[in-house]
Amino acid sequence: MSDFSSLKKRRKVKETRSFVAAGTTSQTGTSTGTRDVPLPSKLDHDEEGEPNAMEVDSDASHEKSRQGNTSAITPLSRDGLYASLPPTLDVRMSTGELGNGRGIYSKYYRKPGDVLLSIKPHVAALSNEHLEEYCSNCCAPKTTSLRRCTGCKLLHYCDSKCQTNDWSFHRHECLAIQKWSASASAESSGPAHVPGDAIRCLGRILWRKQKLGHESIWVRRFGLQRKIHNSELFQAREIDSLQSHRTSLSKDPNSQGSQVYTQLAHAVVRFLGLKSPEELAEYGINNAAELVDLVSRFTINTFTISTPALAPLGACVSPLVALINHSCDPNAVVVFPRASAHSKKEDEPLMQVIALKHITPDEEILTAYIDTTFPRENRQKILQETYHFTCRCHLCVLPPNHSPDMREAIWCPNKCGGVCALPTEENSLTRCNRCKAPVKDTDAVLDAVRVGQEALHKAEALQFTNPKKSIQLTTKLVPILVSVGLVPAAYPLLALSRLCASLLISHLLPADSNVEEVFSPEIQAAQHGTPTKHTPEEQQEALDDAIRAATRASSGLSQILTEGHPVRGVALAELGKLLTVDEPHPTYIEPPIKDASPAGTPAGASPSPSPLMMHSQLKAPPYPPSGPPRLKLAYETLVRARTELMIGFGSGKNEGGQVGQQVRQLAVDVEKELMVWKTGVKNALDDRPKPAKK
Ligand SMILES: C[S@@+](CC[C@H](N)C(=O)[O-])C[C@H]1O[C@@H](n2cnc3c(N)ncnc32)[C@H](O)[C@@H]1O
Repeated sequence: MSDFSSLKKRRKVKETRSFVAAGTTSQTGTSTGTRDVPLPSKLDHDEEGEPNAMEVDSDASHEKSRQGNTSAITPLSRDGLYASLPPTLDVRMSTGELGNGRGIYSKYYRKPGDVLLSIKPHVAALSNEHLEEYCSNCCAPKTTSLRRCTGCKLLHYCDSKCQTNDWSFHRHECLAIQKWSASASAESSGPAHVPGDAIRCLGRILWRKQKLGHESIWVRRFGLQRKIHNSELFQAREIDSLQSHRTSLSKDPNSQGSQVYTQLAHAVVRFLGLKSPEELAEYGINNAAELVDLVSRFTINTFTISTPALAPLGACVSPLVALINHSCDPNAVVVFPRASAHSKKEDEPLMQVIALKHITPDEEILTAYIDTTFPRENRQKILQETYHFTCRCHLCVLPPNHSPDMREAIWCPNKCGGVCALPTEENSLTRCNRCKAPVKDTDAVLDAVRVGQEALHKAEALQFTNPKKSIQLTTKLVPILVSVGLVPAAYPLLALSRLCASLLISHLLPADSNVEEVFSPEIQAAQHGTPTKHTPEEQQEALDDAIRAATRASSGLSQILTEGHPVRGVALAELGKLLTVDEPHPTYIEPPIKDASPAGTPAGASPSPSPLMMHSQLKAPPYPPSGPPRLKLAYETLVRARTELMIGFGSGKNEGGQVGQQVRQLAVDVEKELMVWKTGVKNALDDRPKPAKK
């Protein structure tokens, strides 16, 4: 149940893997394609006896040719960085007009839920707000207490083993943090007292570079095999092998992106305590351009470490996983499932790439770098600004006469079950894809979408400082967007519904009943001040509102994300858990037993209608249901959640990760409760006075 505590944190998810938020990067950046990617020489291939590139007859390259893609796909030698790839995967280089540089390809057929790659990130840093709650070595959450570093008094660890394991990094970092904090205190307008996670992560990368130097295991592998050149040594160091987009930025040094890079570069130099740029040489950085390169590599190739329930915790770098290219409709996903049966504590945080779809031999593994619930234009903008490329996946390059993408759709005005593309300012003409009925009042739709977008931005900005206002905005706008016909997955309805659901859950009124037990102290602490006592009816209303919002969010996600996507699985798990919360004021009344007069009802008189009975006379049943039907719905939702989590967080030993395992246990408990209820009803029926025999 404690996973609810992660909801508030999850609202902070940028869902882009990048450190630099989309809005803070260059507005003008253009893709540099694959110019910066170091290509292993032909000699390497021959020496290693790898198959000749052009002999590979991959389905993936056929697929690209069918689409008119002129790219050629060449396997790369499994040397250096690539040597640690499992034998089931390959690194290949896709060049040409539509090439996307190096990428990871599957050599075999894989099914949804298969773990494709498990790896501990090279470096990781928790974000500032999590330093006291999570171990800085293994990223485990605090259970009882964590040990604080006596030097910097900032980082915390599970135990002395975790502290020792992190010491090779923290040795340098500890002093740097102390110096940073001291100088920040001295300068009133100076930097924040604690360096951010991006700065600490970059610091760790540089200390690692300094330590490994020419001793990098990959360098030694190269060195043993043949005489090496300095340039190869440089390439062999993991971080240097990552893609950089420095040249795109340098085209416009005044762009916001360039400025962010420059600021980060300055902050890192300050963090390392360097006096002159020459001192960077011992970290393998010889000039300013190389420093910007490092920052660019970091920005493009960084992952967000998340809890098993997808709440963001910090940043990490894994050069191998960073080789995976992007698609807005990915066939794989990167997660940190903390599947206890599978992972050892010393391997945590264990980063896993999991198949979301069936993957055929020679197919490229593709993950999403950004939140794919956004519409095409927003996705393209973020990808261009942060990653400097134009996505050409099938969602970005829709074929002519395609059916509308549910991210940008409204229901048919004739309610035939079909959908129409969301009208735009440029093209307000839109028809149902099924019955061809035109949408008449497109202005009302356009206005609602515009107001919805504004409210979303405001609600996002206010969610931590003024959550009540944020709840008001989201709850007000959702029905407006629904009334003009937006489908649950459409933008901004889905984004508002998700935000609304997470805010309502975080601010559920603590009830006298077990709501208090279900929601963690963090959730309760999120409510400012002493909670006012609310009536059971108000508590029930708040719980039901949260369930309705979570249902809307979950159905929107199901319209656009692949079955088994972890975001879908976690949303369903949250809904299932909410449905299991004891109702503070249930509206359920036992349905009357047909052949017996209800107690206290005079024979012949009709009983006063119960809320349930009143509702049952209406067409749509009340939602959420109350009493045992609610418990039954909770059970079904948890079972569905478990099926999806078994894909998104890995099947087999992973068992759907930590959340999948918790959901399974909850489903078992609910099933038992349902059995008790059924037995109770059966006993009550058996105990009824039997009608006298005639
Ligand atoms: C994390 S790296 C992925 C590995 C990269 N291809 C390489 O060779 O190192 C991200 C960069 O790869 C390229 N990339 C990733 N996905 C792409 C796509 N779908 N289309 C074009 N370029 C892509 C972009 O240059 C992007 O900035």
